[in-house]
Amino acid sequence: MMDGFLKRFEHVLDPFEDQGDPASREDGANGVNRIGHLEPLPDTANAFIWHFAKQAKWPLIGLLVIGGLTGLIEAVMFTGVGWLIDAMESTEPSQLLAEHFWLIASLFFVTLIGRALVLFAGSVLEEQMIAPSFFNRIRWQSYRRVIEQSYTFFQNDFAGRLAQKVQQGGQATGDFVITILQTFWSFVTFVILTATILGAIDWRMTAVLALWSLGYVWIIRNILPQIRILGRERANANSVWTGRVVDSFTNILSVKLFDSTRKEDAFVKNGFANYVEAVRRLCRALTTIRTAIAVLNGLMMTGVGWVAVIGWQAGSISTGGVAAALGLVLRLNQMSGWMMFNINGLVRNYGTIQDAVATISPRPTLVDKPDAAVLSVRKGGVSFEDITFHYGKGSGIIEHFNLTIRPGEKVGLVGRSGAGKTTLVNLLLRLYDVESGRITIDGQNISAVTQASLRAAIGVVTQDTGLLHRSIRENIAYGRSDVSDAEIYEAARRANAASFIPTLRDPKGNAGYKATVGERGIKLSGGQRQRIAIARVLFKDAPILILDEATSALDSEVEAAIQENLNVMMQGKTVIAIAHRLSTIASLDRLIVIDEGRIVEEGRHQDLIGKDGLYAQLWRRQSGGFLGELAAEAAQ
Ligand SMILES: Nc1ncnc2c1ncn2[C@@H]1O[C@H](COP(=O)(O)OP(=O)(O)OP(=O)(O)O)[C@@H](O)[C@H]1O
Repeated sequence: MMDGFLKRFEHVLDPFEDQGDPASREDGANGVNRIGHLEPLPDTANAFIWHFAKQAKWPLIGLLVIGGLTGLIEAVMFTGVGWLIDAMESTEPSQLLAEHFWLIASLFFVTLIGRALVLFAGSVLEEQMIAPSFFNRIRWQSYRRVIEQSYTFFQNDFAGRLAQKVQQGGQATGDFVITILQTFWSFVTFVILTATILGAIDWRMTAVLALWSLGYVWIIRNILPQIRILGRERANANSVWTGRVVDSFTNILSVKLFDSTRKEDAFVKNGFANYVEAVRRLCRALTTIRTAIAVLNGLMMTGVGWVAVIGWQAGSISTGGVAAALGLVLRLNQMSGWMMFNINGLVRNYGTIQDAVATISPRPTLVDKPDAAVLSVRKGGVSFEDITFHYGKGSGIIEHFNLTIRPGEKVGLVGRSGAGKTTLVNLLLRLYDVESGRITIDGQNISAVTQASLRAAIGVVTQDTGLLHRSIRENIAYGRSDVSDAEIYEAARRANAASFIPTLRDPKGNAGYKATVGERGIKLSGGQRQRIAIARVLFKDAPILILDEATSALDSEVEAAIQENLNVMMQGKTVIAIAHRLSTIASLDRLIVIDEGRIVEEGRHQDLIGKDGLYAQLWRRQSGGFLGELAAEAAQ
């Protein structure tokens, strides 16, 4: 029953709310999916916190009210104890209830019902309304912006680090807001009320409290920052030694082959020793701050106690007043240590938000135009028109490159390693924007159409296609939803993968097409992975095909078996193939020989052999094998 009741509050905030849901990125029935049109998230920590706080305005205002009430109830309870003692002192025991009914009833109500209600409301606000929805809304909105970033963005960072920023950004922002509105605010309310109540008993007590507050602020401003610095040093030392361990574990084969475990031990121990030293420094500072607070609180309690006793002796303070004052300061003593811990958490969370914002908030650099149309491929003609591109380096790579590929033509890109072949196909896929010139497909500039429609029109098999940590079936059908088993089997058969897939079994016992691939799943050989990638592209059936070393990981037998299916797959499509093993592309309609980002020769295989240029040199060096270093030297 309680569960059902609490569930009602979970829907106050929708964790998946954003500027439109993912479906609304699509522009109605024609399904235009435009990248880069989500409002970026604010790029400073304050604005980021505020941006999300506004989205949860009412629950957070509720939290503020509850935070204040929590402080108030604490103060009322201690003051009530004072009133009760005074009432007891001045009344016959048998008359206590009759004479002080309202006082006792009120204390009873506040302690039993009011306090429980406030705590319950606070819990519901925090645990049901805010924690699951608010935290995760921040993560969801962050994730959606990060995934829209360019390929370069992901190449320049660690995937794990990016995921961590999305995860931690939500956690830190949520924790920060809750700590400020609930914990910090209830503490401040309690301190203000205590100061007021003590002032009503004896102004000197308030003076003691004021001095205590100054001391507390001094500690926060002077000692706490050192803790922060030492905490960061400890975190850095921690990542150094764990980084060393991860490096050794990742490269375990090298460690084992070179029998370097002892050396690794020493290397890791050295990092670990630095970490231990950093922990010790931090712990010394923690003891210092805890002692400082203990002394300060001791002074505050004895100060207020002293005033209470002399006031009582002088008759200006009642016994109940003494009890209330001592109760309040004892509680304050308890709260202040806990508050210091929270303030430290606040500062740490703020730093985490600053880090997360730097990763999450930059605008994506490669976006669709607001009016980007859907690419319409009628024939599949591709044209590189005077393009220049240097990976932002100023010069080199691709300079004023021109190439027109007729619809349905099959061209091979040939050249030494580093000549710029992969760069050209990446530009066609718009993984990077050209610096000048333009690339068109059937006359449409690829930068004027949506990236989604561009990439939907191109099937790519690369040397090392990454498979997602999902089932084989999901990997083959990746990007499509309504697919039948029969279609999947057919694609696998044509990619020559149907023979090995049924024999697979992952550690969880899933077999065949249901087996999971990836780090914790089954391990496939390079050739097996490549065949899955080919099945995926066969399945996609796009009008333009890019084969970048698509069969390099296969043995000649499997390659020959697939080649037939590849030839069938290539029918009616425009194909750009890259291969170092020239025999695999020699039969294509036209070979384009590239050197230092320029076309140096082009034509059919026989013509190029006849020309006795770079291609002929590369071909001679091959002797049926790969183009190696020798070929590169020979070609210079
Ligand atoms: N992300 C990148 N940032 C900067 N420079 C890059 C990047 N990727 C490639 N390059 C540089 O661009 C040049 C062309 O590389 P590219 O990968 O296009 O060559 P390639 O002809 O495909 O070579 P290979 O046959 O070895 O795959 C190389 O000099 C390479 O160092």
